[in-house]
Amino acid sequence: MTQTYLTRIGGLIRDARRHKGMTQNDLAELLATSQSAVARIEQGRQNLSLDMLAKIGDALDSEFVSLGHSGPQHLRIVGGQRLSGSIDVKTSKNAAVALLCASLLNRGRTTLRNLARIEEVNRILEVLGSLGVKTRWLPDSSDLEITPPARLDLDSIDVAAARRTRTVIMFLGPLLHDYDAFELPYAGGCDLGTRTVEPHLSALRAFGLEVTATHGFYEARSDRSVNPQRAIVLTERGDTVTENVLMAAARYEGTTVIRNASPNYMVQDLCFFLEKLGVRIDGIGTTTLTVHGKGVIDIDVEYSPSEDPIEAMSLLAAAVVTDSEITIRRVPIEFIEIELSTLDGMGMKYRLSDEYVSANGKTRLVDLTTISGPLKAPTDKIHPMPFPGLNIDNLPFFALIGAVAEGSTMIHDWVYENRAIYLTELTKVGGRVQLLDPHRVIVEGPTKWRAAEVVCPPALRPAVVVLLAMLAAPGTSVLRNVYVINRGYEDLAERLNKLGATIEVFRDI
Ligand SMILES: CC(=O)N[C@H]1[C@@H](OP(=O)(O)OP(=O)(O)OC[C@H]2O[C@@H](n3ccc(=O)[nH]c3=O)[C@H](O)[C@@H]2O)O[C@H](CO)[C@@H](O)[C@@H]1O
Ligand SMILES: C=C(OP(=O)(O)O)C(=O)O
Repeated sequence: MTQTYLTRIGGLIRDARRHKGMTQNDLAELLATSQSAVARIEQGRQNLSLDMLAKIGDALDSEFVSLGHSGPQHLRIVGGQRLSGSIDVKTSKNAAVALLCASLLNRGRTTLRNLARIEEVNRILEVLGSLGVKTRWLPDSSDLEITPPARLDLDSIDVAAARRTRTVIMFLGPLLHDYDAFELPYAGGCDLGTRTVEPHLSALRAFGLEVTATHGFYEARSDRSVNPQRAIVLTERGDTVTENVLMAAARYEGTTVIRNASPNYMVQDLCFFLEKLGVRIDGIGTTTLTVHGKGVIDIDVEYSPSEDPIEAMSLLAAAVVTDSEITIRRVPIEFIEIELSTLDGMGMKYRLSDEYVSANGKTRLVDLTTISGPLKAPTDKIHPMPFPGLNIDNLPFFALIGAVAEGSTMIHDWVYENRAIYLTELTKVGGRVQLLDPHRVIVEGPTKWRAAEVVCPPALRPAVVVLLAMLAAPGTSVLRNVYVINRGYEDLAERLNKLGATIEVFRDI
């Protein structure tokens, strides 16, 4: 950070503190630092990490953090270094978004412990705030307290924030219980090509929800006299569609059977949370869920979502591409077993600790230590499947790992229209990636990575894949517009730096 920038930030922090009627000592206490450190910050004499800036923003409840919106965020990466040490996997984006939506089912206060502090969550908090839901991060933690109002102010929905996530579609399930007619903006999110909402709409029809799509909004009408008459059979085994139906079933005072349900990690987390709300669910972790709902849910509850298997895979890929030995702690092993089996076939070596249990009391975790060594391309193509298959979101990491392995790796992303295309971005850093058709790429390895300046592709996992390749590329690379990465990863650059990477976060100001 330049001196002028630090001085400007310091001045803003001082003004915000005074505005709140706080002394430097008061602020120091909230930041767990000293009064003299606060004085240095305010005078622009102290380098500030993004983490510290975020903490100060929280403590002062202040708009000055909107400085962060002054320009897109970029990363400067000095690559070619090995990583070492240990890193904890954080809780998942996908459980976080489901749980935030599910908190709308509860009239009481919901506390979500150790929630991922990522941009996707921030957008949903903006949407919830615009509806009148009170949310606050508890001091010195990533615990979020959520208190809904008696009635949501649906007319005031923050449309801009809602359009930046796909999650808004998951408001349908919770809202249909209490609102006869409402509008939600079209779901957005990563640009992965068209993603259908039809399975959501047809499944929720069983609860009397009719949705028409008009001028950028879903217009929903709910007839609460309509209840599921038979098992709801999902046309695809999707994660968010299963969650939407679970949330509809949670407050239907009868029994709902959901078939072809996704048993994936985020769905399991949602089920465990619903159980805490008093909803009984049989078949958790299978493709048939039987839900015994409750008409009214009014309970103060807390829940700790589980660790993110996709982040675990990302860190594993970071170790492979930099040929490093690191320990990845808190890996939700059940949700990454097929990935590990595939890596076994490629000759990867690693050690696993004994299993222990996540804070949700259910999910099995291990610590995984990577062992460096050569890899060979897999014999067969790598393709994803709904759980328990190789996770759809983990597929892009196999393009990176394939680029390190000796031979040709075929990646078949049958799921998303656009995602395989973004994997060709790896060619900018020296990858030999050939697009066979919109769904298939062939990656030739091993790769001599080279530093480059790249703008993030508009998709989370392919963007992370480019970042990780840059870690391996000797020299200085620049990755521009990393919002898409921050959508799903908390402080990724800082955390990789703790493993020995050299990544600087900077902005255009
Ligand atoms: C917030 C969240 O939890 N997001 C995850 C969720 O999104 P989400 O549940 O929204 O995924 P979608 O419903 O968009 O499904 C992804 C794509 O897979 C296709 N499809 C899916 C299942 C199936 O049995 N057949 C089929 O064809 C869909 O048509 C779609 O094109 O699941 C995706 C697929 O695991 C993940 O990439 C997302 O990270
Ligand atoms: C595609 C993804 O997520 P989302 O459903 O949030 O777009 C992802 O996590 O890679």
